[in-house]
Amino acid sequence: MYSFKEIFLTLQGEGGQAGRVNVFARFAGCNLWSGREQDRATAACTFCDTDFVGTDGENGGRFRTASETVTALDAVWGGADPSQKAVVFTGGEPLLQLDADLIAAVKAAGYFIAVETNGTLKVPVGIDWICVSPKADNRLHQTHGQELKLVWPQEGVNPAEFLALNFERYYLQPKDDPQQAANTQAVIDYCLKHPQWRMSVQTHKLVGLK
Ligand SMILES: C[S@@+](CC[C@H](N)C(=O)[O-])C[C@H]1O[C@@H](n2cnc3c(N)ncnc32)[C@H](O)[C@@H]1O
Ligand SMILES: Nc1nc2[nH]cc(C(=O)O)c2c(=O)[nH]1
Ligand code: SF4
Ligand SMILES: [Mg+2]
Repeated sequence: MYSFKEIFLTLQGEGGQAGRVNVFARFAGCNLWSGREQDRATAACTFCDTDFVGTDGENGGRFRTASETVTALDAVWGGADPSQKAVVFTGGEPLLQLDADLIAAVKAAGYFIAVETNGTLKVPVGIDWICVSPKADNRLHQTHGQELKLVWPQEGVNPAEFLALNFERYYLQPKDDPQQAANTQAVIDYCLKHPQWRMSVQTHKLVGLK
């Protein structure tokens, strides 16, 4: 059984695949926050910009099998060129539910598979694009991938400590909160002085995409 908050078609807004059309499959639930506002201040991750509670979003639901899930993804992809099929598994925390069965079925249906994860759980084999976004002092178990995308600034986190890991690219993404303008300036200043880091702007929010 796989539980999704929502499944929708949009352009990837963030990181090294920004601009690419993808089915976004947002799993319900996260291991670092209940999703309830009253728990936010005491959660292991406190700045989440996403509602991942329940299955009541656009095309959300509980799918009994991997094959039912693929049918739902294909319905959202629609009739566009199937050779370009691409899906981002996000959440919530996708690695609580994404398993070998679902990866195999989605791959067999022709998708390029990306995940957005907080890195506290290992990514199963078969993923084409791994984006790890570390959260404060939560221990990272996924230490390699295509990109590490750190939301910045985060109290007590020094970006330099991640450069020893095995990622192809390193991004700082301004934290979207009431101090967003200052956060964006902090990212710009950091990237100007530390060239291994690139800025990731949440472009979907700028142009009114989901
Ligand atoms: C909602 S999370 C879901 C995937 C996974 N749980 C994770 O944290 O990577 C998707 C992406 O949004 C980023 N994100 C969450 N809240 C944000 C915020 N307030 N500002 C900027 N990026 C944020 C996360 O760091 C992650 O890269
Ligand atoms: N357009 C768009 N791009 C995204 N990249 C990562 C997202 C996420 O919430 O995981 C996201 C999202 O929610 N929307
Ligand atoms: S780990 Fe990801 S989904 Fe979970 S609360 Fe943090 S940003 Fe949101
Ligand atoms: Mg998002």
